[in-house]
Order: sequence, then structure tokens, then C-alpha cells
Amino acid sequence: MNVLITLEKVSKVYPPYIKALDEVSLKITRGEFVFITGSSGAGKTTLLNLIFGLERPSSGRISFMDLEYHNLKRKDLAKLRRKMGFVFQDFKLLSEKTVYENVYLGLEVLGISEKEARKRIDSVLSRLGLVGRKNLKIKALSGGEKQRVAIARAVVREPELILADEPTGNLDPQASREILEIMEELNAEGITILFATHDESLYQNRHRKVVHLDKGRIITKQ
Ligand SMILES: Nc1ncnc2c1ncn2[C@@H]1O[C@H](COP(=O)(O)OP(=O)(O)OP(=O)(O)O)[C@@H](O)[C@H]1O
Repeated sequence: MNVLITLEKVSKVYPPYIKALDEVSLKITRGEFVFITGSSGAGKTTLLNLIFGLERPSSGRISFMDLEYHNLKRKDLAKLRRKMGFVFQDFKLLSEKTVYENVYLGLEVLGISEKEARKRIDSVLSRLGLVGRKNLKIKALSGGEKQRVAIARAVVREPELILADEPTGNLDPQASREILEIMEELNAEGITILFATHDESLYQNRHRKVVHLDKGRIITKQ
């Protein structure tokens, strides 16, 4: 089995004593599509932030591609993060900038040439149906389009893993289904997906692994 991410007894405590995650152990195999579910406050965002290396666990160990976070310097963790893309509920796009400029931001730290950047961005905009929107400002787009731009910004990095935190939380049912379909396509191409949602209709009958959190603990893994 080709394990991509391992969590061993990971806990995260926020002051004064909020246990956001409580001894979570989990293995994610390369190429898996996993729903992280649970109600508000269950610990979904905390779990994704820890895997992304944005925060450190209070105890326990996390590794990605056999590299243990605990042993990594901040700059090496930043390098590891280049293999990941993050998609947020509220998009986190620059509304006064164009679609192209926002996707370009995904590439900034990767240090690739302007020519290669243009090629990658055009290709990703084409596959996400955004070519006609390329020069529009973000504020002119619908919610579903904004989330597609945010996915494009993640995908342009050619990541191993996409972490999506309630990516459909601000979208209507049809746009939500579209976003889920895009994630499934990306997964079919080999990208591992962690998709956090509290929306049961999205993961029911999908025959995907579901990791259900309740008060920071894993209740079911199926
Ligand atoms: N930076 C922080 N400081 C203090 N408490 C926090 C912090 N981040 C999260 N928490 C708390 O940790 C618990 C888990 O929060 P988390 O955001 O991970 O849950 P969630 O399942 O993603 O919920 P939601 O869907 O509402 O975002 C909650 O009780 C939350 O209030």
C-alpha cells in the first residue's frame, strides 16, 4: 500500500483547553478520495490545517510522503506544502484581480518561467471551463465560477494532494455538484483528495471513504 499521509494519535488543543482534535490516527493512501465529515466544530478545518502544515499538533505525529513534520524546518515544511493545494469555503481570491492573475498566484513561489506559467494557466483554465473568463475580475463571477478559479489556482501547482475545506459551503446545489464532479475528475487523474463537508447529500451513495469526526475524535472510518 502506498501511504501518502499518516497521522498517529494527533491531538490539537487551543488555549485555554479546547480539544479540537483528540488522538486522531489515520492513513491516507495515494490516489484516495476521502470525505472528512462532521458537524460544525467537529475538527475538520483543524485536521486539514495540520496536514497542510499551517499549524503544529499539540501531540502526536504527522507525515507526508514519509517525511515527518516534527523533524522538518519551517522552510522544508513550506517546500512540502508545494505538493499540496488548498481550496477554501470562502474562495480566498483577490476580487479586484483577474482570473488569470489569481491563478498565477498559485505558481508564484514555485519559481517557474513566465512561459511555462502561461502554458500551465491556459491549460488549467481550459479544463475548468474558464477560458472565456480569463480576463474578468473575480468580483464579476458567480460563486461556482469563483470556486472553479480557486481550484484552478490549486491545480496549476500540479499537486499530489488537494485539501478542500467545505468547498461547496457557499454554493447552491447545482454548483456544489459541479465542484464535486471536478474533484472526482482530478482524483481520477491521480490527485489525492481530502474533501471536508458537513453536507451529507454530497457523500451519501458515493462509495468513497468517509472519515467522520465528532468532537475531535474519529467516530467512523468506512
Ligand atoms: N485558532 C483557534 N483558537 C481557538 N479555538 C479554535 C481555533 N480553531 C478552532 N478552534 C476550536 O476548535 C474546534 C474545532 O474547530 P474546527 O474549525 O476544526 O471545526 P470544523 O469541523 O471545521 O467546524 P466548521 O465546519 O464550523 O468550520 C472548535 O471548538 C473551534 O471553536
